Amino acid sequence: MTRPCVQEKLLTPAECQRLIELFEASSDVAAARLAGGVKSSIRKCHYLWLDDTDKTSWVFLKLAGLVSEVNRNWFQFDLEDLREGLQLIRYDAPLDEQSPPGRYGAHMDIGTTGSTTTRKLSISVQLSDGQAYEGGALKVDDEGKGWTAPRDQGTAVVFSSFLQHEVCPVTAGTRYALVAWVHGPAFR
Ligand SMILES: O=C(O)CCC(=O)C(=O)O
Ligand SMILES: [Fe+2]
Repeated sequence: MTRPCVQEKLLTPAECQRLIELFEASSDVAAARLAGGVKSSIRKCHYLWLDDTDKTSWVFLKLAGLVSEVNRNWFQFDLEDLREGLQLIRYDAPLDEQSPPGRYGAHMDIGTTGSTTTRKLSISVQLSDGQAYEGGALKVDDEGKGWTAPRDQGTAVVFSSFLQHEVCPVTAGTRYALVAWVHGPAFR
């Protein structure tokens, strides 16, 4: 089964807020304008890598539980671990007419270099309240049709890393997401 899978309420609103606060309190947030991947695409966002530490182990545990459940019931892929850590992302609406909106153009998460080559499952958790922003939909290719992820805060979507997907331009407010990739031996 390679269609996207939805897990509602993976995180509580308080847990989402905790991650947003961690992001805002960090001095390691980086700005992205371009990303690689199989197709290089426009990526306008700010992101922060999270390692598994005393402060973050709770969210790694939640994701590990999610992965084992959806993989048993849905994907049945040969998987190993979350290897790269987790990423918190913030997409902002444009500040003025000249500035570009936060977005991530159509791409696949499996790449040809470095750690992206072994990505098998992609996870995205909506950290923002769906009313807190406009635009910003996560769309995943599902057998040639566009599938739009639910916007509910705390909802996780899991999809094969070889599916093309995009984050539409954010036209108002701010969207935060938590993303992670599960790695494993090459598809064969
Ligand atoms: O923001 C999201 O929900 C997905 C981000 C994404 O596709 C990525 O970081 O590869
Ligand atoms: Fe992606």
